[in-house]
Amino acid sequence: MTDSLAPRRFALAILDHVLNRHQTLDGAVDQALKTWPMIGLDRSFARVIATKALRNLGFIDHVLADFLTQGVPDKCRYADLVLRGGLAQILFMDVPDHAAVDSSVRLIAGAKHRADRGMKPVVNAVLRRAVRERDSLLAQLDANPGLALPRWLADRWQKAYGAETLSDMARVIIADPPLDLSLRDPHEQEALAKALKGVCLPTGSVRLTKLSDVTALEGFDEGRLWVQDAAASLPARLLPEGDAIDFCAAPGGKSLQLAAQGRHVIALDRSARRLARLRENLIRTGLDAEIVVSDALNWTPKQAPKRVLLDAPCSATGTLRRHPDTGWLKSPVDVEKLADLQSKLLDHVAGIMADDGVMVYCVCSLEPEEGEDQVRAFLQRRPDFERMAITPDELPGLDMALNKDGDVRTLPSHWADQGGLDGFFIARFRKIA
Ligand SMILES: C[S@@+](CC[C@H](N)C(=O)[O-])C[C@H]1O[C@@H](n2cnc3c(N)ncnc32)[C@H](O)[C@@H]1O
Repeated sequence: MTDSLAPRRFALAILDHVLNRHQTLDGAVDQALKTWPMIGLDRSFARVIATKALRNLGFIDHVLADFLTQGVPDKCRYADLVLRGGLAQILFMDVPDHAAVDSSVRLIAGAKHRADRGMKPVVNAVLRRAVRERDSLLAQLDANPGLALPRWLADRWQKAYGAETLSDMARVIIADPPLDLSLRDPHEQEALAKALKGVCLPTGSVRLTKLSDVTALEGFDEGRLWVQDAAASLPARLLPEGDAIDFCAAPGGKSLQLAAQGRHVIALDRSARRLARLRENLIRTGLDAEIVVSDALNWTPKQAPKRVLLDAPCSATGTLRRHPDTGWLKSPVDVEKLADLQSKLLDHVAGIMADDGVMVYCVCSLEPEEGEDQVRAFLQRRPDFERMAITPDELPGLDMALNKDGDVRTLPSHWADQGGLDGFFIARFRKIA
């Protein structure tokens, strides 16, 4: 690293774009790059600070509220960012304490606005106190990891899953997630796991706990693997064999799986930009799929489909550990709007399917409105569909994810001792002839 302030300043710019300008973490990095070109280790370090801050923001703000009973004045937006970034380094990163404190003090001393500059003694005092009290603060978080989460999600999950499961889920969500790989040829699982020093998961993925640049992995250039959380790889495994339409396909992990199973696949999505990533992956893996850019709600295939995957747009709260910005950008209103879109998509797809056709519906959401409630309402609206219960033998090692109706509800706390899982809901239906 060159100048120790530069990556930290960049990290605060990322946080500013996410928290104050409502941009995604990736979008925020792109925006920050427009002001400060940043490459290599500096850029990775900045991204880690921003990611750790977002992943633990609920707890960081809890500490700030405790240390500063009057709070940070509204006009001191930069001081707020400096404090949050500094606490992330002190509490959640392996950064020397003096470097975290001194750099934060230097950043606030050089702030553009006078009010922020006036916060220099406060920043200094708060961060020094956090260094002194780190052990007791981390013990507090360990006893109640849900404190790190956005309040609205913690409240909802406590209601849906109970206080104990909320804590178990939060513990996984605030940890660094593993990297899961799906394989073009399932027979290669053991050999690739050995070569990559990973572990074989019972559902077919290879899991790496030591994070690395995926493009540098053995087998990547030859297209033998792609990144996909183990939970995200389940829906495509649950669709009976035959040609398939993937209705919300981009960026395409599930279409790749379906194509690798030897099916003819139509991969449809309304986003041409996101489908471009599927095109790249098809070229890299040597797999084939017919790509259609269209709004699913306005598209009808020439022949009524018999096999359909509907991985509907959703709040994505099940992927919070990989996308810690999600919980701070979305709200219950988004869940409501997305649940409405999901029911429209379900109805449209149900309306064009062939008799005896099978649909797998899934969402990477932990919200019952997008999963259990959605499916209950669908089956009430559409008596011409019946649930095709998913069975334990289809989900090796994941009996705990099967609910009494035969739907799948994965939680981040499943396989917690191996790094957890993204939260998914999956149901399967058959159109009754
Ligand atoms: C959960 S993501 C799909 C992930 C994908 N199945 C995979 O495995 O990589 C949802 C997708 O739905 C697409 N989408 C949202 N509304 C749509 C619509 N009305 N018609 C078609 N695609 C839509 C989004 O562009 C997004 O790519």
